[in-house]
Amino acid sequence: MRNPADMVVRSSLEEMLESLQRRDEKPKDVPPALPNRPTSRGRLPSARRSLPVDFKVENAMSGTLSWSQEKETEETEAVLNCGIFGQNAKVVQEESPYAKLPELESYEERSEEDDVFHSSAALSDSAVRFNVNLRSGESGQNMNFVLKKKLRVWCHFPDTGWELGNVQSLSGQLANIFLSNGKISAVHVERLLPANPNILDGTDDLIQLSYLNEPSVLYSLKRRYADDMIYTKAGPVLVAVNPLKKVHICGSDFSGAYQHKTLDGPHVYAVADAAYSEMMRDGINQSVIISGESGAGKTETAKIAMQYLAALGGCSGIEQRLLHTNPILEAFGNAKTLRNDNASRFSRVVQRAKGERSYHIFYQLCAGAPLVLKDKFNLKSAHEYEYLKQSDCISISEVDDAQMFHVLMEAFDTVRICKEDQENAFAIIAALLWLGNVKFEVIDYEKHVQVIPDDGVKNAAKLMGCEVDQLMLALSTRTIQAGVDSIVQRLTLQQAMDTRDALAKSIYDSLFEWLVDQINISLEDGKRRAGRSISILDIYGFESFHNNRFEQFCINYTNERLQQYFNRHLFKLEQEEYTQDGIDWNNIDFIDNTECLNLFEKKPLGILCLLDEESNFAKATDLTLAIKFQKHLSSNPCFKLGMDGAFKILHYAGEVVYDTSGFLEKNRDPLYSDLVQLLQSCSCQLLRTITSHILNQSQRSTRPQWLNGADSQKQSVGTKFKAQMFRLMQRLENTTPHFIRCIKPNRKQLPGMFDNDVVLEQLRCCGVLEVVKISRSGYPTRITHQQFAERYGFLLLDNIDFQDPLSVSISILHQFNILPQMYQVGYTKLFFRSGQACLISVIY
Ligand SMILES: Nc1ncnc2c1ncn2[C@@H]1O[C@H](COP(=O)(O)OP(=O)(O)OP(=O)(O)O)[C@@H](O)[C@H]1O
Repeated sequence: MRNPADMVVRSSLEEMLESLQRRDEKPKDVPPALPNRPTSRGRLPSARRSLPVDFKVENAMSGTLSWSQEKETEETEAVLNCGIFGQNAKVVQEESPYAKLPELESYEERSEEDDVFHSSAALSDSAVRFNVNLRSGESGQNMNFVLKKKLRVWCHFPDTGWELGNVQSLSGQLANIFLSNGKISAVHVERLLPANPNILDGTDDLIQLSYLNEPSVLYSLKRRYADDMIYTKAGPVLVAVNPLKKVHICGSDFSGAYQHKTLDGPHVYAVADAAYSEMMRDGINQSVIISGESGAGKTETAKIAMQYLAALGGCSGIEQRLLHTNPILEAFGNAKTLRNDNASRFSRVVQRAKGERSYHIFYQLCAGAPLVLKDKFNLKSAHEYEYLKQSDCISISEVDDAQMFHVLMEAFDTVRICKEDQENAFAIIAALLWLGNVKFEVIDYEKHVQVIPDDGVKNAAKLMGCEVDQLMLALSTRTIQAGVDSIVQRLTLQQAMDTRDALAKSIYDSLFEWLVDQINISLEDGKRRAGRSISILDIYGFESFHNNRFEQFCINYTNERLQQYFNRHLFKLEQEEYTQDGIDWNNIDFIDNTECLNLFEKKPLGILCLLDEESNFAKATDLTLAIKFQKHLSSNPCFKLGMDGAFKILHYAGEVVYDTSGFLEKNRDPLYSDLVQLLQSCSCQLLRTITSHILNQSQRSTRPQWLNGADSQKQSVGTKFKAQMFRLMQRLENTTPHFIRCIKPNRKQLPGMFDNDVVLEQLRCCGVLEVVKISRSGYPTRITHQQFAERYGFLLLDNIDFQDPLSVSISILHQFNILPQMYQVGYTKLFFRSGQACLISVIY
């Protein structure tokens, strides 16, 4: 979908490329046409910072700089030594998932002294929250030009938002605008922004827009969306607007066309293809990072990317297995929420909001299990289970749970999970359903309870493979160690219900982890063969409900971390690299969410630490937690105390009010040793296998005195979650990222409805305009002088044997009359404008 007009525009770089192609035996692909770009930002090699006199590119490459300017040497050495370009010494000292840590386990087991060191470094970091006015993208000069030439403009009306019109006349500060609805309106010039010429309507890369402002970006996406063109490039990011209906842009015809390069327009296939090509070319692991709000289309996008990669591999054996992991992961990891019928979710086995469902597998099993299994598990319909019926939502419209169960069984077979394990996994799911039906009765004045010996506990015990009496005892009492003696204490009703629910959650978590392990084992073959990987990250999306609890807190923390990763790669590292290599560059501001992350992660006074601290007090309540937050966090601009123990966090994607009730209990999530022992004595082999790690943790655990007996988990849920987040970020850091930003077109989940405000809010939150600005004026293609000289040096007529790589590079650029606005010369690298990537592809 290349613009034919552009194909005749050729740069001298392309001409040089052509001479290389003639030299190469096998000609490479025709280079893409250069995009239009403003010439005003073209520069000659920077005069702002001169190259150090004794600077040697070779030395820089090996990490031992000989540099006379001491300060710069320190910074650059830190950068080169840590292996992550753009990371300066200050960043390394913070507690950061990007700092190179020897082993992940060592992060989790780091001593408190280490933590203090990290937190003090974090405290010294003066994170700045930039306020970006996205409307300020245009210069006054542009506007004057548009007014003078009576061109198309965007007019902002307080009630209706942006409307398109043509300037008719100007009188003082008022412009008469002929609006697209046929009316003429007098509008103050301050409420006008230049609109792009018709020819750019529906452009497939926002970088092409002559005028980059909010209404223009919105209009482009909307135009395309109306024609079912849901993908648009925003420089290096693919924007995907959820169609909420079937659109015919996927399937084998399309994927084949992308593989054979007969189609090259923006598409998830193009992103997956780029990841694959770069992996093969550079030998570096890649990642496709898919982000967006809940219901924005991340999971569907991830599936499309996986389908493409599977098709590249020929769709046999390992690829088939890869595709069949989806129904398994979705059955056990997805659930219906208020925003999305198939949301990837965080633990919700025992509790959820009205109108939402638990994980699909519970309903699928009840609806679709064959009779023999139904008999064996004594399975009833989903309506009969407390864990399922509590939220008044059993079915999803247009979803056949029974049929999905059959799809799941097929997937299990393809992924090679043996029949015995399959049946045992279903037995565990049934056991959890029965566990939810376990009831208690109060037996004394102190409200102690015993388990009612009905179907609930009997079926649960049978399916777990333990004695009914043992399970009843473990759910209603707790053994406390007092020196050498042990005392058995009866639980109160609340304690007993929490114990039952904690058991159900632990078993489900363990089962899910085990399934993921089985899938990884099944895919291991492919990994061993290739030695390289493409990770596709689809994570639960940002949520803001009327009532937000610990689950939303964890989900939104994850999204905040992911946003930081996005910012870091697309804004921070990119711009730092320009500055550190000494090229001329005016920084582009972006909304930095460091302050919000500090609010979560800072030690010792971030939310997660304070929550852990309070979780260790026996007498702590939701109210004491709220008071503690208020005392320590009120100076953070992202934190506000709400009413009745609630608190607000100003996230990058908007303000969310959290209800502290249940935070302490969910963070502790204790599994008492009686239950751990019970699990290990069960005759169900799979149950013993999947929960063995709980016993191992329990043996290493040190818990506060008052939680004596509740020693199964070394870390709180929040802290474990944070460690997982850091582990994920570290993994991603070792890949070349490709970003896809999913956008929800409206909040009603309706197809064909493009709500400007809803879309704009998401574009603002993720900084799409800034990404486009950076790519339009930035230098996405870069190559070291060394590599450039080695590759192209032969083209020079002079003898270059005794010249340094920098001089050779510059001579090549001059000999081929490369336009100065197309590149800048840095200390160690050449930086090329977008559209010059073809050159690099030939070099590697
Ligand atoms: N490319 C697409 N084509 C058709 N429908 C889509 C597409 N992408 C998303 N949808 C629709 O939108 C719904 C929500 O998408 P999806 O589950 O991928 O969202 P998500 O961003 O992963 O949400 P969460 O963060 O809650 O898991 C899907 O169930 C589907 O109906």
